[in-house]
Amino acid sequence: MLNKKVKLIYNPAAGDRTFNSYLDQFLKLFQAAGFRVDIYRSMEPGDFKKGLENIDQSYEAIIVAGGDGSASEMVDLMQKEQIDLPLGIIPAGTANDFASFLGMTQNIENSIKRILDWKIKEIDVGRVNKRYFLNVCVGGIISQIAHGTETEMKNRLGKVAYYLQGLKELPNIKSMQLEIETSREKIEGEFLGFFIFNSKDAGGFKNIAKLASIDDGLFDLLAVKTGNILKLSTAAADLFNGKEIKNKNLIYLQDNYFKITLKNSSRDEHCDIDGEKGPAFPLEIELIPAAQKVFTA
Ligand SMILES: Nc1ncnc2c1ncn2[C@@H]1O[C@H](COP(=O)(O)OP(=O)(O)OP(=O)(O)O)[C@@H](O)[C@H]1O
Repeated sequence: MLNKKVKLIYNPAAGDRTFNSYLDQFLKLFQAAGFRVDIYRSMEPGDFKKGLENIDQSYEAIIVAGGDGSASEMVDLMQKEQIDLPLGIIPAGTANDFASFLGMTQNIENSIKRILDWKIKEIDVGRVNKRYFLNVCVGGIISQIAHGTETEMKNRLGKVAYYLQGLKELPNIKSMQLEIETSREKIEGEFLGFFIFNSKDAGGFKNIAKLASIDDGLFDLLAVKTGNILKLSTAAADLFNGKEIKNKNLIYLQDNYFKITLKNSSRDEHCDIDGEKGPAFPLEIELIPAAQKVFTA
């Protein structure tokens, strides 16, 4: 008897747009495990909310198929509407940083099976101004690169597109005068940008924020001060290779609160959250501990 119920919400435009070819497999595996599946196809950007309209306690879980943007939007909605159900993330996007961090492989069938193993973990989520996020909040050059990467190009080339776009943007790096306030200190200076990590992975790179943990009640901030680009690239390469950071222009801090203000600038500067455009400065970034239940491998 199908006496348990799950909701599947999928983004048909994520990644290489092939998730729809796994729908039959999804139904087969979930029905065999005793679940009735209620499916919602997101019709356009911003449509996930409709998929959650009839959610109540009769559901056991919500499963989203899409990339980091889809997972992030779903967490934002679930937090705002106080839907206390576990969220499964099927990596049907391009980078899928967060799903792979949770142990979901790029293989969709395996990820469906991992969710059916029903291993649930409570993780921290971030909130920047009014927007909740899962993985990372980025400001400065790095977000200029992410926003500049055309969707079509990202879909065709995947992660390589980020790097190509990054190379193209290098001569146009605009630094920004920032005040970074934590719960303990205030730093002011000229920065190229910053990352605030909740988990260890971002932008398709593994283990950038080595100390970050998804359930330690802390964010990890990596801020890049304006400096010699060559030295910074070497330091960044070390960082991406998991080596220790030895550059005075790279700042690494852990805290559960950051306020980041753009000084002396009339630029309409936005941050980037989980790979999508986020709120405008000033940014007030808070960590909400153990706020979201997710399926892990
Ligand atoms: N039917 C749809 N058509 C087009 N865009 C959609 C649709 N449904 C949702 N979206 C939008 O797609 C964006 C998210 O894409 P998502 O991040 O999931 O995939 P991706 O960019 O391929 O993967 P990743 O972020 O992992 O690289 C969101 O902005 C969301 O609003």
